[in-house]
Amino acid sequence: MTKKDSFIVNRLKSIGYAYKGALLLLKTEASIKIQFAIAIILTIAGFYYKISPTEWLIQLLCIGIVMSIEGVNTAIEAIADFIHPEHHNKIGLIKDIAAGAVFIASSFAIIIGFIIYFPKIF
Ligand SMILES: Nc1ncnc2c1ncn2[C@@H]1O[C@H](COP(=O)(O)OP(=O)(O)OP(=O)(O)O)[C@@H](O)[C@H]1O
Repeated sequence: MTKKDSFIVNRLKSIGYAYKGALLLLKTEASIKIQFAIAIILTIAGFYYKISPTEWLIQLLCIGIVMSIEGVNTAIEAIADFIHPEHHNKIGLIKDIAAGAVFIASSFAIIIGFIIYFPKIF
């Protein structure tokens, strides 16, 4: 096997691990399941209300950002629980900050959702 092949094989393996991680998130994390369900509803709404190509881009970006940050939040929670399973104020603070990041992304996504759909519905 050449060096180039081995690089490509390694990249493909990394994509495989990342795909496995994304599936694991969808199967095990309640928050991601809810966000995925909302993403499906918004996709149906997008077709139903015939949103513009720009609105599609912004909607997809919001879905991607919220679900990605939720995944990072889950990883941070898992690291925190692994390195310090007992109760600790610093662990609480770390988890609160990680959850805060999801809250910020979700809040802006909700505002964007209102801006896109409010004029179409009312
Ligand atoms: N080990 C700990 N020490 C101190 N506070 C903690 C600890 N574990 C959790 N907490 C507090 O409880 C909150 C919720 O923690 P938890 O790990 O249950 O997150 P969650 O958002 O409920 O998780 P999930 O994404 O699984 O629903 C944290 O934000 C933090 O304030």
